[in-house]
Amino acid sequence: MASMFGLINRVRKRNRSPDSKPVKFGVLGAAAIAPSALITPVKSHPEAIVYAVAARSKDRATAYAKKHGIEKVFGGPNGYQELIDDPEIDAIYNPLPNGLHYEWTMKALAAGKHVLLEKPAANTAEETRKMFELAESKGLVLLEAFHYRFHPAALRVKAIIESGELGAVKSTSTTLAVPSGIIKAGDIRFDYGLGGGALMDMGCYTINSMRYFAGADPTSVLSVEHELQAPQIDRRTVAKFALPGSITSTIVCDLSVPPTLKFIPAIPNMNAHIKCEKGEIKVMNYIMPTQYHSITVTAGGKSRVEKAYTLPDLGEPWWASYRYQLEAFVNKVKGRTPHTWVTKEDSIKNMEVIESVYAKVHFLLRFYELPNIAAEWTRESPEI
Ligand SMILES: NC(=O)C1=CN([C@@H]2O[C@H](COP(=O)(O)OP(=O)(O)OC[C@H]3O[C@@H](n4cnc5c(N)ncnc54)[C@H](OP(=O)(O)O)[C@@H]3O)[C@@H](O)[C@H]2O)C=CC1
Ligand SMILES: O=C1OC[C@@H](O)[C@H](O)[C@H]1O
Repeated sequence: MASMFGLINRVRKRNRSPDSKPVKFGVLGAAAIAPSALITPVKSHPEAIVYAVAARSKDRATAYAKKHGIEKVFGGPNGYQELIDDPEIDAIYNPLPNGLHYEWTMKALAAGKHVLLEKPAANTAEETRKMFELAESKGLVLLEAFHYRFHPAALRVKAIIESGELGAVKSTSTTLAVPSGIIKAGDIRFDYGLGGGALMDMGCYTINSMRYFAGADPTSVLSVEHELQAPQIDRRTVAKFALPGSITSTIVCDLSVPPTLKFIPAIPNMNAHIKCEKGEIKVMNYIMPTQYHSITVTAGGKSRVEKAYTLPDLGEPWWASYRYQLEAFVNKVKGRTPHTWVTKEDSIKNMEVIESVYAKVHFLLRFYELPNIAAEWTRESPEI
């Protein structure tokens, strides 16, 4: 019955006459994430359309377009650029492998398109800075798609922390770890050349949420532990940070948690734990809160459990984090104030922290040329 109401609601919203011309999106690549992150959310947004898709193979693009009801198709070696150059398109969704984010976002911005860019923004902080500078210089919207930040659950956790009810934050722990077998061999996440690795993929969320919940950025990387999937590819990374105000934070990211006793499958862990002076908050599933989440607040020996699926004046209980994110993105493109945002500075800082963790561990070094690896292994934490 609930799903019937949801359907009616979606159809009603779809038919509502838009107050302005819809934002027309073009999607770069027939990516697995695009249906969840954009194609489905657009269906309930009266001011957004997924108009075109490009894939390296035209057949693949055609099949994808047919499956998802997308009007226009581009394919072949120039397909991505042709999509970007299509004058009908207002905004590009970039869910290419991480290592291609920078190149194609720069091309899209150069062509005058707004960009919804998948996380992590790029390979490096420098690339991230350049993308945002270009966007700013052209008056275009660029957003790194940290979708969880747009969902009421994350906003509620932040509000509890900022209310002062629990006092100052003392430590945070943010985890994103999935059982082995979900991410298959050959996946872009295990490919160094495409910007793979646990810290880049899941770790970028754990670092982002650490910074968001702590309300501060790390001053140093205290330690890094890792397990490698392949040379230069971390399957698992655990890092500890010092933050201002004597806050200590731990992040854990794992692309393939082995089964317990070699046969009991691991349980996905998407939890955050924020300890404060006068209490603590445990968040179950801060990343995909639409499916299920709980916010357990403990103070003075008492606990309460909260859930947050809507905002006072925005959203429906079935809205995914991606749908809230789309709402904000479209509002920004339309010159309206979004309910929240992930800023340029936030995205650049997130990449700086990712870089600082890789830089701490010599053989995970990404994009650095080091004259003396042994010295690097023992060097002081880089200043962030
Ligand atoms: N926001 C979220 O919740 C999530 C975000 N992501 C992010 O989205 C991005 C894509 O992830 P995902 O959809 O899982 O990945 P996929 O592998 O499904 O999609 C990547 C797309 O990149 C294109 N591509 C272009 N060049 C290459 C290349 N050399 N090798 C491989 N693919 C190439 C392919 O397009 P083509 O069709 O043209 O061949 C493919 O469709 C990543 O940045 C990831 O971090 C991923 C999952 C969840
Ligand atoms: O963005 C993501 O979120 C969910 C994860 O399972 C996935 O690997 C990652 O790319």
